[in-house]
Amino acid sequence: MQITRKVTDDVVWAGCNDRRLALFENLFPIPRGVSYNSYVILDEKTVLMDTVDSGMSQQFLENVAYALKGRSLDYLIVQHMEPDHCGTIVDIMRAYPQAKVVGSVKALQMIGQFYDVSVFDAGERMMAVKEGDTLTTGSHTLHFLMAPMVHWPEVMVTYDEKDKILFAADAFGTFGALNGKLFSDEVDFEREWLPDARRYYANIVGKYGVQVQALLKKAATLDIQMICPLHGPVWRKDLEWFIDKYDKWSRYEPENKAVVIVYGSIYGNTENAADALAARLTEKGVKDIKMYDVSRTHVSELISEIFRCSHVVLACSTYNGGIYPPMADLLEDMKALSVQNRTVALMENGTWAAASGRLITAKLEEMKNISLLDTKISIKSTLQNGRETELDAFAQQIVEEMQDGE
Ligand SMILES: Cc1cc2nc3c(=O)[nH]c(=O)nc-3n(C[C@H](O)[C@H](O)[C@H](O)COP(=O)(O)O)c2cc1C
Repeated sequence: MQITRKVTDDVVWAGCNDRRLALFENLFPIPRGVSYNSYVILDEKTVLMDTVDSGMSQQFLENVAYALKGRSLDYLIVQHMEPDHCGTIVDIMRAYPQAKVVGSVKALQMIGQFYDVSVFDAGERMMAVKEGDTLTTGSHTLHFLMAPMVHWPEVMVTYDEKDKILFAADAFGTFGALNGKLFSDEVDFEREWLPDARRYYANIVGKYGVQVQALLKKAATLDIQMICPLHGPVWRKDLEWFIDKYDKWSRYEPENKAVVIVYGSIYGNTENAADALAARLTEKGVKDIKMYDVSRTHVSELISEIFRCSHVVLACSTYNGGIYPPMADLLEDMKALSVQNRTVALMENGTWAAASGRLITAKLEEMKNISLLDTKISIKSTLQNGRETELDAFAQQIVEEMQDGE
């Protein structure tokens, strides 16, 4: 059975929902699944905006054929060459022998790297476009805007002048399968989707804040009434709200005045100290506090929370003279994803020679604009009764830091 949704009078969603994939990019858990969005434009000429993962080819071909209402396909626009979007290019080119592929020079090169393009007579059927080029299909004129490194080098986005749609490639995408609901205003996005949208952004696009800012500047010159991303809901209402999130994330600005406490604890004593700190912070009026066990929480969740929160507490045991390994992994990821502009407080533990505080400090110094609290809590095995005043002063310093920016 075909599954399509009408986007506008001329545009149809013909993508697929993948609820079987456990790890996106073989890396990120996606318990809510993911959608691969693809859109058919019905005009004098017909257009398909991107394809889907090869695992969904049967459903996809059925959706596209239905959306085309028996017509043939004139253009396949390839905005992004990651296989979750280009996995069905060859099937489409075989099914629609007169279709031409449109993409950036780099995207067209990549098609040949991934697939045997001889099966669809590559040279004749490929059309390279560059920044500012347009394609008129009848009443629609499509403008191509290059968006390199959002989040691959070949990426472009497409603006449809008639329906004022930004086809945004992986920008504005999110994990999560669409359960019949295509538009963000058909779901409670902030409650049900925002955590996964943030996790998607921070972990997949997070490193490329500068490039996202460049794309946002280009987008600001256009009259955009709808955003059609390659994953997750389509935006036709409250676009500014979501664009503002992207703006914040790509400037590495925290979304919330909040404390995220990530603890790495082998036997529970460092966790106990982190818990005691959380209680003090709550007593001092901090409302938004989240605690995560670094050993049990996927690093993508931690990165997402660090993108959200203004203040980060890292509480960590020393392990064989080093940083407890999952905490070391988190720090590597923070650096790789260019985490910036955060205030960090440290709690370290060591039974004979605590080193985690010093080593974590060195890692944080490799990142940009991380302001480290000048005091840290150093624990010998367990936080003993009698250190309440010190813990209280530590909590107070975090609270004052939080009030500073207000
Ligand atoms: C395998 C292993 C290696 C450790 N290495 C060190 C170390 O190099 N230096 C140190 O001071 N403590 C070391 N510890 C002790 C821990 O840092 C920590 O003090 C202890 O586990 C209590 O805290 P926890 O209950 O939060 O794990 C080690 C513990 C384990 C299990």
